[in-house]
Amino acid sequence: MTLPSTEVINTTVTEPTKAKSGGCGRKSDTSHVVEMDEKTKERIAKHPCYSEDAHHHYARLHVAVAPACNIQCNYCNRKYDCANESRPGVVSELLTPEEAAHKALVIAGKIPQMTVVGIAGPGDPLANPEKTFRTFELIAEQAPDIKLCLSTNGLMLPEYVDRIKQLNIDHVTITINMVDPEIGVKIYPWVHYNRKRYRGIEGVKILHEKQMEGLQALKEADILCKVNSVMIPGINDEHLVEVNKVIRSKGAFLHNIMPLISAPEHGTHFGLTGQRGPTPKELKAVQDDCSGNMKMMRHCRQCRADAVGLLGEDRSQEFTKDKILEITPEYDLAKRQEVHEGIEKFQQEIKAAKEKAKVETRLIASVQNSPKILVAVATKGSGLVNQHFGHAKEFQIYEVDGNEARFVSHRKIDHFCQGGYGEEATLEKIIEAIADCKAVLVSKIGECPKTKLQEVGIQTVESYDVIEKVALEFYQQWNKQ
Ligand SMILES: C[S@@+](CC[C@H](N)C(=O)[O-])C[C@H]1O[C@@H](n2cnc3c(N)ncnc32)[C@H](O)[C@@H]1O
Ligand code: SF4
Ligand code: SF4
Repeated sequence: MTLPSTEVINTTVTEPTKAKSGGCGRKSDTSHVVEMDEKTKERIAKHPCYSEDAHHHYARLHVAVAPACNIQCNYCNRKYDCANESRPGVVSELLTPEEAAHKALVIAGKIPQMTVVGIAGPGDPLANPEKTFRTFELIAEQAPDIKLCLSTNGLMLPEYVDRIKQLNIDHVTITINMVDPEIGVKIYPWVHYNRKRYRGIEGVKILHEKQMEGLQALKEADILCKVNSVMIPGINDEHLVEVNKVIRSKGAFLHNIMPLISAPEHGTHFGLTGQRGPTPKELKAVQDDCSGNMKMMRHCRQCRADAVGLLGEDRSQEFTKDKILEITPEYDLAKRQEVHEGIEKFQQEIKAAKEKAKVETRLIASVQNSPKILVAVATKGSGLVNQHFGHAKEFQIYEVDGNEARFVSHRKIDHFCQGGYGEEATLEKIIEAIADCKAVLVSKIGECPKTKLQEVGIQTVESYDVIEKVALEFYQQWNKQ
């Protein structure tokens, strides 16, 4: 695999107003440079959620085998399904452990860059322990190179850490939204534990205790733990720094602060009571405040419980139960390894291109106090600017200065290409979504959107190359203006 050569970089120069400071964060994030030993690097190298770099190249599969839950969160309703919507807890059809293992083998053959099978619902994997562990056993027996992963509210974690270790499940996520039960009562109306339902603070105290025990036990068992926290403005937004401190002290590997999704039609308590989610700016500010020397996950796509593919792409409808059960799996370990070697080689090439671009930018731009700017990137994956503006369903947002270009978030948007119908409205929404960006980096863009973007001060860069390289080259030009 060789690096695609750069097409002509066509930068439309408008009259941008240069920001004196980035204004996009209260303190600079150093979480991406957290030191890691070689063994840990290897453990996460092919996990698209645990490694930001891996998420450009490797895919995940969620198998929906766990319908029941043992607590209620005010933001969750597993009854509402929409095939077009990618949202946690959403699933089109449930699978038995045997069907799930079959699906994993089929996908491992068809998408060899799929390296992780996770169970993340639609309920809680550990409220469905037999189905969950049977699924993992079957997959481990037949596809030994696939990483196993689960996501839990933590209530039953202390009981199952030994079994998790035995099955070689190396990645566990716990959702921890609070470390203060007084805050927890605003999020959890009840907890079902040991055949009894506990309402209010009594239940929340049990949940908190079990989450802390579970986190400690994972650390002792040397299982990598990611913590998810749902950011709920006015409820736990200011408290998340405290959550971060506690989980960090207990050895969590990665913190994923994700925005609350709440719409009245989802039928959740928060959706129906008008509780809003955070804006991208509010989310980034809290993520930055929590960064320091802890790794923060910023590339989570809040996937469906039956998601398939690269993060940000959802191919679940290509692999529905009726289609999957008709396919004979073609799991081929040697072929998968060959594909992974190709990806690794490609990653090395990308790394070299990034380093070269960084050095060149530092030579040209004045690194000291160089202002930070945001750029929006259209990408289909592989770490490249390689998508047409009109085909983008989301933009990846990079923060760029004279030193480096760094992924900070993604923004979902409606498709611009709608066959002429509704394009005006959609373009307005896209502009609104990336209004704080100085440029949009795309493989191609039509004249009309290019002009509109130009009018609001967003430049367009047409290229087909490594994202960081294109972003840094744009920065050099922008900094000269
Ligand atoms: C559907 S849950 C399944 C796993 C497990 N039951 C749990 O809660 O961790 C997966 C993740 O989605 C999150 N989630 C569910 N509904 C959400 C919503 N409306 N907004 C944001 N995150 C949500 C959960 O907090 C959890 O981190
Ligand atoms: S623990 Fe997970 S599945 Fe259960 S209600 Fe909360 S988000 Fe939904
Ligand atoms: S929800 Fe987030 S952590 Fe889970 S698979 Fe999707 S991207 Fe990864």
